[in-house]
Amino acid sequence: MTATISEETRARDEICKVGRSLFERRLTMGSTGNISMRLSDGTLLMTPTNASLGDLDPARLSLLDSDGAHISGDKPTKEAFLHSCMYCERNADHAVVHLHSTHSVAVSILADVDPADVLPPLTAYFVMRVGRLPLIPYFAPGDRDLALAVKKEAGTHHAVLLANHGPVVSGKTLREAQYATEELEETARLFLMLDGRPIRPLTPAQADALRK
Ligand SMILES: O=C(CO)COP(=O)(O)O
Ligand SMILES: [Zn+2]
Repeated sequence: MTATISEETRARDEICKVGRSLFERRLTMGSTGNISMRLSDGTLLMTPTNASLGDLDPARLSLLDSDGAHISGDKPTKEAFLHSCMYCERNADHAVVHLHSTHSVAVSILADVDPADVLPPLTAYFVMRVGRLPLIPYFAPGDRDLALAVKKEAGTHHAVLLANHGPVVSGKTLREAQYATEELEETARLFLMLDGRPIRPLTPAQADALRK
């Protein structure tokens, strides 16, 4: 199937609109973060490297084929292979968001978290939108080994946290990936706010009931 022009045009507009919204609410700063969408023909539309999510030009987004080769537009994000690895493991997903959202980054630096599941189930929405959140060991941004470490978790998790870096979240739609990334950031903020106080997260039974 070939992606229709209107599908690609709509996706270009949506990436720019969501990027601006995230940037204006300070969910990523400077030229950090990247967004991609997988179109129905398997091609990947991605934000260019060193672009600000607040100021994207729909005509300059990078288009890659399903093998990750650059077809058109500006040079793609240095995390292009990481986005491809997410899609490779997650057939039903069509969007990936990566941000340097401050509270999520702060949690990714804490020494004493469980790397298999970084945040406790503080709220129902965290469990519903994010679920279990593994910590990916530190690799430099754009490192192939970072993408391969994400690939290992992506089959069973749509949200991961890169150590000393930030979240990567996929969704069936860009809206879904966006909302899950925002839920992760707010939960990270709550977690830091509650530091040092006794907390009462959801019980395993309460959390499991939401996962059904
Ligand atoms: O967040 C980033 C790297 O992890 C930003 O990189 P790009 O500007 O190449 O998208
Ligand atoms: Zn990054």
